[in-house]
Amino acid sequence: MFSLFYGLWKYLFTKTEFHVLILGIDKAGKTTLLEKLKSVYLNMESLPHDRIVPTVGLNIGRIKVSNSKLVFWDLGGQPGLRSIWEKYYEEAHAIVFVIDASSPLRFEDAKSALEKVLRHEDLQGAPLLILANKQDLSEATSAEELARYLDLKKLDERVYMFEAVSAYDGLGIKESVEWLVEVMERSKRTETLRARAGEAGLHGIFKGNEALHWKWKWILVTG
Ligand SMILES: Nc1nc2c(ncn2[C@@H]2O[C@H](COP(=O)(O)OP(=O)(O)OP(=O)(O)O)[C@@H](O)[C@H]2O)c(=O)[nH]1
Ligand SMILES: [Mg+2]
Repeated sequence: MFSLFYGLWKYLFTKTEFHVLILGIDKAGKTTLLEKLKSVYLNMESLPHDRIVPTVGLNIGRIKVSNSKLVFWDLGGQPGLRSIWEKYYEEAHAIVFVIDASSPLRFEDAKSALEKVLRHEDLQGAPLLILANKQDLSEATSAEELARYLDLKKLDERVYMFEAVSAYDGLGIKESVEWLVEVMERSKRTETLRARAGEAGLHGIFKGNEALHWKWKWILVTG
């Protein structure tokens, strides 16, 4: 009985955990950015830059911003690893797409990778934050110029923003996170994911107790 009420209490009152997927082609600076996020929001030392190796698996970072919990998933961007990205789409509340703004020769690759992401139906309605990274370098392209270059056609109704950042010195990091929290809190996609998680949660609570399941359904229906 205790576990039933604990389960219900958790379902009704636990704060949403937002899942943010960090994507982008290899060497864009995703893992360095994740390290910077952790150092800014958890007050911890980042890994030294030269200790960050190309990502093969998944790096996870959890932070709390005011009343929200954010879980960042950072995946590898090498061509052979990009097919793994879509395994995470269904559960993602938002996408952060990181671009090395100092490497124009790689913009075309970044653009086609991003367009492929945006075409995927599992990401429908997911807010998109495009980061023009490495702004600490003098040759870096500005966020506005990058937006012009990418000239994305598949944005449709999607909520999106371009932001100039540096994963080295932290430029634009707080603005990016604040924007993400704001849009995820009021996005329709969050509502959909919440409803889906709620159904799964209730199903888990009542699993194996058919009588209680129907009783609870009856309470929900009749108020
Ligand atoms: N100057 C500068 N260099 C950066 C910045 N962010 C990342 N780098 C460098 O860019 C290179 C790639 O960084 P990573 O964080 O490993 O890139 P990644 O996108 O995670 O790469 P994959 O894991 O292979 O997909 C490293 O040499 C970093 O030190 C930045 O803001 N400024
Ligand atoms: Mg990485």
